Amino acid sequence: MTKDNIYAEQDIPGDFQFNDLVAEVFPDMIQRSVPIYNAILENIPLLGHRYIQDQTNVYDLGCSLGAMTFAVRQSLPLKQGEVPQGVNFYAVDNSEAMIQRAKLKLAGYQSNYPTHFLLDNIENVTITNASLVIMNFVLQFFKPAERYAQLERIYAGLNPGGVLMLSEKFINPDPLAEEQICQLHWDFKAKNGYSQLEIERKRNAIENIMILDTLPEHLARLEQIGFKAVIWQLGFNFCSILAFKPQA
Ligand SMILES: Nc1ncnc2c1ncn2[C@@H]1O[C@H](C[S@+](CC[C@H]([NH3+])C(=O)[O-])CC(=O)[O-])[C@@H](O)[C@H]1O
Ligand SMILES: O=C(O)C(=O)Cc1ccccc1
Repeated sequence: MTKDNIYAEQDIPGDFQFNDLVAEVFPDMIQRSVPIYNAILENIPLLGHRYIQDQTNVYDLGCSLGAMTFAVRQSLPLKQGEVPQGVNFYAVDNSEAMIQRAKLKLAGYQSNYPTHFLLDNIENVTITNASLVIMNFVLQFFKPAERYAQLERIYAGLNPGGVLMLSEKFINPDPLAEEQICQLHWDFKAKNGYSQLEIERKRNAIENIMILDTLPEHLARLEQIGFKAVIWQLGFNFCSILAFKPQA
């Protein structure tokens, strides 16, 4: 795994971008930056086994290198039997650098399940006949005014009994609590080998493009759309929510 040194030697002016430089170091960057990332990756196979149904689609929206798609897919064994049949995986990202690398990785694996890596904006992808939709740390990059409509579209594309996994960094409504948890998150990054300068530069690069919601805002919006939501992973200012579309 290539080490993330992007902000170590130099500052990169402008907003953070998911370019070649970032794609190259992404697995290291995300693990060292997002406290719950490994817990999600390790436990996501539990969801696949429980929720993926025969003849349905699985979506990974904002898939980056496809880590979540590969983890779910590999957890459904190659042998026929108790495993779901006729499942198609669609993994979408609008970063060419990410999708190129994901496709290379895909070519190295064998699977019963057709898997399609799509270079596109999530907004352009039709979501239909879905049993599982994964959207990990991506909604935070959408304009706040667009978030409701995207989640509504996912709800409409899910089959009854299907589930959305929505993972996000969130902000706390109380400024003092927010300050404390941010400090702790920066300590977490420092513990993982990032210098104060790297932390500061990255913080500046993402501050204009990641407008965060509070946890109550996330839950209320999902419930308003019709989902039944529960938090299944929480660490520092990062959470992962399972949002169920009830049986009709
Ligand atoms: N509108 C959009 N359309 C398509 N892709 C987008 C859009 N906006 C952002 N992206 C893509 O969303 C990804 C966000 S990273 C997701 C990690 C992954 N889910 C993981 O579980 O490993 C999270 C992070 O780095 O904080 C990037 O690859 C963007 O190109
Ligand atoms: O690095 C951070 O502080 C984050 O909040 C998460 C993150 C991880 C990777 C790209 C952009 C943001």
